[in-house]
Amino acid sequence: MENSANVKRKRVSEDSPGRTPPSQLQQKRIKLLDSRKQLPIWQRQKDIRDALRDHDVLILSGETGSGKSTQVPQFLLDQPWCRFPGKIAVTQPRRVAAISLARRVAEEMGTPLGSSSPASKVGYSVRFDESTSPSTRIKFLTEGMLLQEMLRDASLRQYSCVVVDEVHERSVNIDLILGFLRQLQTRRKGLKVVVMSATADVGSLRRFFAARLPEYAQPDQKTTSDRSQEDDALETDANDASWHGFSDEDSHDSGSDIATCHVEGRQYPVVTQYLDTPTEDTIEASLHRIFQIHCKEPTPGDLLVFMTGQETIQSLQKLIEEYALGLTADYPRMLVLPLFAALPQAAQQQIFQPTPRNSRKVILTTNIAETSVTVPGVRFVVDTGKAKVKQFRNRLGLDSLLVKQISQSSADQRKGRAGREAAGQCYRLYTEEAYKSLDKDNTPEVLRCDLSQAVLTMKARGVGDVLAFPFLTPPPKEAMEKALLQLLELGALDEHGKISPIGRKIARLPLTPALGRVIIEAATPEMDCLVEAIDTVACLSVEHIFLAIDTEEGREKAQVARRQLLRRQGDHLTYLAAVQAYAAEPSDRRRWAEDHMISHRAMQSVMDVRKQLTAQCRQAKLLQKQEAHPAADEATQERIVKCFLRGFSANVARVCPDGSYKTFAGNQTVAIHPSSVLFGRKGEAILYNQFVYTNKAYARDVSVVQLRWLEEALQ
Ligand SMILES: Nc1ncnc2c1ncn2[C@@H]1O[C@H](COP(=O)(O)OP(=O)(O)OP(=O)(O)O)[C@@H](O)[C@H]1O
Repeated sequence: MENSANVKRKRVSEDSPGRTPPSQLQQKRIKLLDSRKQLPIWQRQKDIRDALRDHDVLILSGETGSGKSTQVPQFLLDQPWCRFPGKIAVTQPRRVAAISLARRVAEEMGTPLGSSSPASKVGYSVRFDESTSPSTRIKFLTEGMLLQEMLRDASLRQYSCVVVDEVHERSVNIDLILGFLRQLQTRRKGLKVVVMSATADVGSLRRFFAARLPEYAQPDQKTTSDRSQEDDALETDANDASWHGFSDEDSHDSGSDIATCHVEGRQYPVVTQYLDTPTEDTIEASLHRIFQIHCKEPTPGDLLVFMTGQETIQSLQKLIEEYALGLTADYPRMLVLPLFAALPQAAQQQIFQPTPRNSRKVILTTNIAETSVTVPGVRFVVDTGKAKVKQFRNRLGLDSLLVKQISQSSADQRKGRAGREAAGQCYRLYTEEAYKSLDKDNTPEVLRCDLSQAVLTMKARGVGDVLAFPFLTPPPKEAMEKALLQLLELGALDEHGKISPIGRKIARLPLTPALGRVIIEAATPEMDCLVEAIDTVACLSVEHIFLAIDTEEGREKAQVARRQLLRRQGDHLTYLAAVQAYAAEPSDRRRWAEDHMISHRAMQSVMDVRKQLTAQCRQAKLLQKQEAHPAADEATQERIVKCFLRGFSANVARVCPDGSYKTFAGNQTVAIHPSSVLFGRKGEAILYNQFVYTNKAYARDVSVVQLRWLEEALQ
């Protein structure tokens, strides 16, 4: 085997013609090589290479921090089987992980990142942001983006290898990818698949990949924008795959195609501490623990605190900042940084900035920093043991967000964030007994979530009989049927269960089927309000644009500041007015946002998403030179709300004689969320985009609708 350092040296000279002295990139690469060599996985690189030389599938388990995500793609790059077509895809559950891993691996390889140079070998692709170059060899991408790529090229012909990282998370997207790869391997010989996780259930993954699927007589599909031809070819793909879940009996494991490898050990130890008695108030307990660590432990040593969501993070941030004012100058400065999915990318990436001297970063995060993320400087983890998860509510027929206890495997991942650069400590804000009583693993999302997006993805990818799709854990039949029905109602499927032209268009948008349907409806000549719908959908896709206010006085102030934007019809048109006014602001947008008590950061994200969606709608020929209607008149406003009704006809509640609202589906009582402009107001019926359950059931992002519109929408 060629010494990898030599290979790298050779590459350096190729990359730097004229024998220029090693650039800064190369110096960094050489420096990082030493720490790479310390990783437990470094010793196993030969085993990993050999395994993939001899097998098509490798199931790799290894403790958090052993070096899986950063090293495995680099070990494989020079392998003969990887020369053509030559690219390695590495999927990640979240954008923050995909981007930070790409940056780290680019540094380790001494190559520029993403699209910054045509010579860059490492790139990434996340929703609304692709950063690659013609020379990209390793691409980190979110699972959703790989599924999107599969719509364009079902055979993934640019890749020699797909690495599916963090499989233990068991999102719907991971399960779909595993099923597709499983099918693809029966007709694209030589495609290598690596499945990785700290806590992977190796046995069931092994059986999954070993179980025999029917061979498909599969014409080689061409990448084409002509979907109908491709559809026909694809329809043959999975239709015949009679798959009914799998068990030991189903497995035909000859052992020849699948290799397994376990990497022992992590780099640094992490001490775990529990509470002696349980606590109810996690914000209070976190605050207490954060200040205890801050006042006791020397710097450097940053803190990573796992919370449930944007609201709890922002409340805690406010409290920490208030209390920190009371500390004397003897203590280090506290730099509080939030991290949650809806935060714009630039703000997310701030957590990776080096901590200034005599300061301590306190990062308040949701579970998005749970896997694959290494935040340099973090030595302490505080874990509340809770996360907000999506859960399908049968009675309502839709997903809602619930705060739930995490699994042991999530708790271990969280703990693992502390020991990545040095020994660390993890404070669990629950008792040891509570930890022992947690579920061992995450419940696969396919068992608890709305499957309409998954089913649409399958249909768009040519799976005729979705009930026969090879799922690692087959979802309940009723959930699949419900999803099919919902897609039928959206017009995404025809009555024979085949994907319709509308469904195909929706599948290509990076949105849920319901939001995608809104866009398609708005593009029709009768509705003619696509530009406005894009603005509104963009607003619904990011963090809340209105700054949270918790005092009566503040609320009154906000009412005045936002008066120009508030629309009596509800939140959708209010968001639209805000986006249009912000976009039209000629000089100082930051100031405009402050004046209107709106988050400038959120509005910047809205602008990004709006730009991307506009480009995608142009590409899909939905948007042709369409201009916004100047200050959307009454008739346009009505049409916009009707478009939302077309996508969300299942999310309607009618007013009852006592003034409360009851959902049509499930007849549940629901209240308008205090953040809505309709809070405290009544209409015949309301449409809502989100159903959240905190101390009671709330509808969020709400507009008033007329019941006769609902009938029209469903005709
Ligand atoms: N951005 C970074 N900055 C500093 N060090 C890093 C960075 N990314 C990775 N590392 C180092 O590389 C080690 C291995 O990281 P890697 O993500 O490859 O591990 P892993 O086995 O995939 O862990 P996990 O299962 O937790 O994702 C880290 O523990 C850390 O020491």
